[in-house]
Amino acid sequence: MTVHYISEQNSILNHFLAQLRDVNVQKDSMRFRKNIERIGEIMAYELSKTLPYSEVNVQTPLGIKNTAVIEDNVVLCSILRAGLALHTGFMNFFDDAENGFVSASRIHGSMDIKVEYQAAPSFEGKHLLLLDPMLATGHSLVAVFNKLITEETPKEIHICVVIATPQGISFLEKNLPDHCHLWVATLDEGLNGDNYIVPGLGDAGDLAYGEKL
Ligand SMILES: O=P(O)(O)OC[C@H]1O[C@H](OP(=O)(O)OP(=O)(O)O)[C@H](O)[C@@H]1O
Ligand SMILES: O=c1cc[nH]c(=O)[nH]1
Ligand SMILES: [Mg+2]
Repeated sequence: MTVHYISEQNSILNHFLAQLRDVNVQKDSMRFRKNIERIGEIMAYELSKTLPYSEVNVQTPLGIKNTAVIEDNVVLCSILRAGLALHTGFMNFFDDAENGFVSASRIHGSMDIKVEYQAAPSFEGKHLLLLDPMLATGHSLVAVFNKLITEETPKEIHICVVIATPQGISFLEKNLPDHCHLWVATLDEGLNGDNYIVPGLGDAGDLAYGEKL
């Protein structure tokens, strides 16, 4: 797996990350969702540099300009719930992308993940971008990957997360194919006893959409 860290150089990304983490700011759920969305836009821009482009002639009012445009074969697929705001950010930039949604939830007291809902297009020969803001143990992403990728062969697979742990990255490296790309906005220290990322930001789904029963 190739891992791409996108916050090594200081940028406005770090400002958005600071607001996501800050207990005095993150309770503003509209700002929380907006910051995840803005990070999605930044990640989409960075990732777009690695996608294939083709030359087209664009007619302007005054002439013709030969320029490169992105090939239209991107599928954005996010993991519910927390992936939704990240999905919006990616969709703001990849406006012609196809879209998929999958649910994943932790089963209390175990490492098992329940993957129930799935609504996704074909991935065959396409660039699949799998989106989830939090990579904690990595079990949700691997469970979703195994449910989604069965018979089809995407051309490339990019997994995009905002906060990752070393344990989560190792788990993906052991359980996903080598040709996957992992995009990480920032790397944290590790996990606490409840498998939450530390220092992390808390529960991304709850902060974005409210507590669930
Ligand atoms: O790497 P893991 O240890 O599997 O944990 C990460 C998962 O946890 C969060 O979802 P959560 O289960 O909280 O669901 P939610 O988005 O509905 O809150 C997050 O969005 C990931 O999907
Ligand atoms: O730290 C974590 C771990 C899993 N899910 C979250 O939302 N936060
Ligand atoms: Mg949650």
